[in-house]
Amino acid sequence: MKVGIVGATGYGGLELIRFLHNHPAVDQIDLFTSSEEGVLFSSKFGHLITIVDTPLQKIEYDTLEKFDVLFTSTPSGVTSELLPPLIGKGPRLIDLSGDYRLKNLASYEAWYGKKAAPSHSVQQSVYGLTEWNTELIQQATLIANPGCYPTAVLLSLLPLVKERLIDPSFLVIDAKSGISGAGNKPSQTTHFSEANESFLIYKVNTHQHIPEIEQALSMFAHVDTTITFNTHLVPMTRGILATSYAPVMPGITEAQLITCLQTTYEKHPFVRVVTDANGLGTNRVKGSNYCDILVKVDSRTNRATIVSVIDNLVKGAAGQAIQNMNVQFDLPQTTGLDVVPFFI
Ligand SMILES: NC(=O)C1=CN([C@@H]2O[C@H](COP(=O)(O)OP(=O)(O)OC[C@H]3O[C@@H](n4cnc5c(N)ncnc54)[C@H](OP(=O)(O)O)[C@@H]3O)[C@@H](O)[C@H]2O)C=CC1
Ligand SMILES: CC(=O)N[C@@H](CCC(=O)OP(=O)(O)O)C(=O)O
Repeated sequence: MKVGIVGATGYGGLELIRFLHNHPAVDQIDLFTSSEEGVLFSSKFGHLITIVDTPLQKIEYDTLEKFDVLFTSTPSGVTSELLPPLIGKGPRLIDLSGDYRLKNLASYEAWYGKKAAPSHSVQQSVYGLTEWNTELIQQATLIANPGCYPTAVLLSLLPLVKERLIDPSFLVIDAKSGISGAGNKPSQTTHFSEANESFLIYKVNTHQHIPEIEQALSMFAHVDTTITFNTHLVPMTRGILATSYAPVMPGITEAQLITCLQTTYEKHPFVRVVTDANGLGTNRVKGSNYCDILVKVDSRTNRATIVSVIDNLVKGAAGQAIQNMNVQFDLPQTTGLDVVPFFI
């Protein structure tokens, strides 16, 4: 397969390169830039990545059309303009940004503060939550890869909401992310001096992933509800830990919740249901495409605590994007992604 990556020098792009470089079905990887045309990748990243020594190419349609797969790992507001002319022109398009996830254009514009992509393009996009949308992903010309937080949250909540085991009317979600989630451009809150030895809440009740999670609860669990979702910045590079709280439906036990998760994901290699809360942390999945999920019921309050951990750059971005590519080309979903987490 010939693959192109737009946004190759960003964190999502680097992770796409890390995995695609060893992907057995990929024999060419071209890298594209909007600002550093002609720069050799190795000169930008030095000896660290001398194995990838292709020049960064200018983004031009007649070049982009020639790929089997084109990954776009760019800030929101870029692919809404870049991709429409490419839809159906040849390459399978897999977009890591949020530009094609929300079907309601007004909602995208309200939550992202950006102009929405054309309606006909948004309607053609398929939401790339692999374990929940495999059939549509297989045929899709444009995949909207999920956001990092929604990936962790939805994998843990969708089975329990769909089977009506927890009450979706009172979903409270508390999510924590490493700093790489913000991308490779430091800001006032993400640069070392302010992020290190601090634990910050941000976008209180205003995160752009709120409509994405609510849309997916409706799409896959057939529940129309509103959620309380808040995000926090943790002084670590990688990782997302999402903790969700919900009332358990009357008569439902912790064992039933665990069995529901295990049954849902028994054939899905990257989602692991754990039963021991001790040591469930982001280092269990760091650098890998795994999502580890734990559910505990507090018998005093009859509320469930549902914990989900992923690597924001892998299962939350590049890994899930490649998992979707594997589905599209009838490859085992683990192809090129079968790595052991870093742990330390
Ligand atoms: N970081 C994460 O954990 C996750 C990020 N995402 C989403 O994935 C996308 C990429 O994220 P991430 O890699 O972290 O972001 P980065 O900021 O690290 O990288 C963005 C890349 O986009 C390129 N770029 C910037 N502006 C333009 C433009 N106008 N046209 C084309 N390319 C442009 C830049 O490279 P150059 O200047 O060379 O063009 C840069 O390499 C974002 O939409 C993000 O929200 C989704 C899930 C998780
Ligand atoms: C730590 C941090 O800043 N994380 C980013 C996640 C970016 C992302 O995945 O969001 P979209 O793809 O929907 O733009 C955030 O909270 O906005």
